[in-house]
Amino acid sequence: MVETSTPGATESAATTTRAASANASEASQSASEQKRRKCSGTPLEEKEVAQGLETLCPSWKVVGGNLSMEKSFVAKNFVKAMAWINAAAEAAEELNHHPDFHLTSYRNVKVVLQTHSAQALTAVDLELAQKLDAIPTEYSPKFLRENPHVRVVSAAVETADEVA
Ligand SMILES: C[C@H](O)[C@H](O)[C@H]1CNC2=NC(N)=NC(=O)C2=N1
Repeated sequence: MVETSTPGATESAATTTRAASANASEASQSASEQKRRKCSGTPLEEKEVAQGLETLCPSWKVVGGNLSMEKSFVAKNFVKAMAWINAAAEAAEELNHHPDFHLTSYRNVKVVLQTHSAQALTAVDLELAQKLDAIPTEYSPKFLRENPHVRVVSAAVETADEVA
């Protein structure tokens, strides 16, 4: 049987493939560009940070002259502390925005946020802080007594869990 191919068919198929792969690489470039832009956001003014903090757990405080923010808590035990840190790591990875974690005396957790590429606080720090506040944990009873506000945050999360 004589093979017949329409003249130019292979060329147009190759062009289509090239165009498709160009679009795909453009799409992936813009996605990683978006990620990079998100992480290298514009430094927030002090009043913007203050406004952002109003929507967050009161444990957050700005340190280093508006250049980073941190919150600390005492978990019930080492396993609860590590579980929280690992859940926080998942949230950070999803945003491609990574805090500094400090775990001392087996259950004292401190998380520090800053946008390294901007050497300042940016919107993505506030976004991640909000997600970290939503991660439930069990606190040391003494810490809860001294910081009843965290119960409200965790209670809100528990309620949400109950409803969901
Ligand atoms: C290449 C990668 O997207 C960047 O290095 C991300 C990774 N995680 C990050 N995390 C934080 N906190 N700040 C950044 O600027 C940052 N940049």
